[in-house]
Amino acid sequence: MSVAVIGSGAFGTALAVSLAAKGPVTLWGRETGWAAAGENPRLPGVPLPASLIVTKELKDITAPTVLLALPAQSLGGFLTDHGARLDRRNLVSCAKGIDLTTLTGPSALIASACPHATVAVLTGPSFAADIARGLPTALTLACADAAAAEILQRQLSTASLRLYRTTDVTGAELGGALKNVIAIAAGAAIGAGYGDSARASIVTRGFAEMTRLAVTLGARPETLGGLSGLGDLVLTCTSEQSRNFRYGLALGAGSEFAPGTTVEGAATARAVSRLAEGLGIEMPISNLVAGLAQGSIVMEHALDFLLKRPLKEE
Ligand SMILES: NC(=O)C1=CN([C@@H]2O[C@H](COP(=O)(O)OP(=O)(O)OC[C@H]3O[C@@H](n4cnc5c(N)ncnc54)[C@H](O)[C@@H]3O)[C@@H](O)[C@H]2O)C=CC1
Ligand SMILES: O=C(CO)COP(=O)(O)O
Repeated sequence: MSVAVIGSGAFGTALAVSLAAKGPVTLWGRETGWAAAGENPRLPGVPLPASLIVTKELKDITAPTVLLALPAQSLGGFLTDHGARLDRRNLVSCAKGIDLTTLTGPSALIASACPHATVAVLTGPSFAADIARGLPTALTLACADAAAAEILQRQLSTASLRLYRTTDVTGAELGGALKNVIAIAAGAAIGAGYGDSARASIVTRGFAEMTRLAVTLGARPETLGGLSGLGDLVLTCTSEQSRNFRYGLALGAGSEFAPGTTVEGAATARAVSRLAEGLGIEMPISNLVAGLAQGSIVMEHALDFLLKRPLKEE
């Protein structure tokens, strides 16, 4: 069974390169001029294999399994325009965020635009550059249909990419979205010079609030403790390869951050704040990140925002 990837950014290209080792892969992007050079500038140093076809024509996307690797805030618009063309296939969401318009994850956007598709989520700790270079990586493949999950697990695993499967789509998807928000907070703590102990508190209390929201929305708590939650949280809060962490570093240090960089946690923090307010759930770190990202809270007041909260049981 052949595979296609929609979205020729760093992650879509990395997945396409990795899967092309097993057979032909078609990669769709809205700009493909770079392909003639044999390398995507978003993934420098990674040659495109011969079994990878790059196209900007959606009619070329005929594979029964399609990975959607667009940023979460772009996915809804893309599906409104093109969802009908993708229906009745296996559609695997690779985006890590919560849509600000609908306050839902990418899998719900896909299910709504493509009602006859089998919807799955591919998530977990993985930098695009690592996957593309064939470094060993373990991810979670989530699909509510257990039989389809097994088929997709086999289809999308490679010699270096080991997929675990689960039927908990909500838990897997929310873990990947929420960890980006906490990674911004962890980066801000380091950028402001608060130190590694402060970062460890943010990771731990951040994991608690991730779990609180996800379980309220129907996730299984053990999913949050797996690759898609804790695994990705640890990676993203400790590595400067992470754009969310680097954005946090810049916020904390009061320095410039490259405009146009995909930082999913900024919009997702705002979505989380709105969701949590509606559900009556406390999400202090996510609220702080939403405030910092919007400029309604300044870094000088960020510590007070967390430390002056009433003392409570852990
Ligand atoms: N880069 C990484 O290491 C990883 C990224 N992800 C997730 O993958 C998703 C995509 O991230 P990246 O590929 O890294 O971002 P990127 O910034 O490298 O690329 C985004 C791509 O999406 C395209 N795009 C944006 N809006 C579009 C639209 N409306 N229609 C068509 N194309 C559009 C851009 O042209 C660009 O090619 C994000 O949700 C991210 O969290 C997940 C795991 C690892
Ligand atoms: O999701 C990722 C790693 O698993 C990539 O993180 P960033 O989007 O912060 O770069």
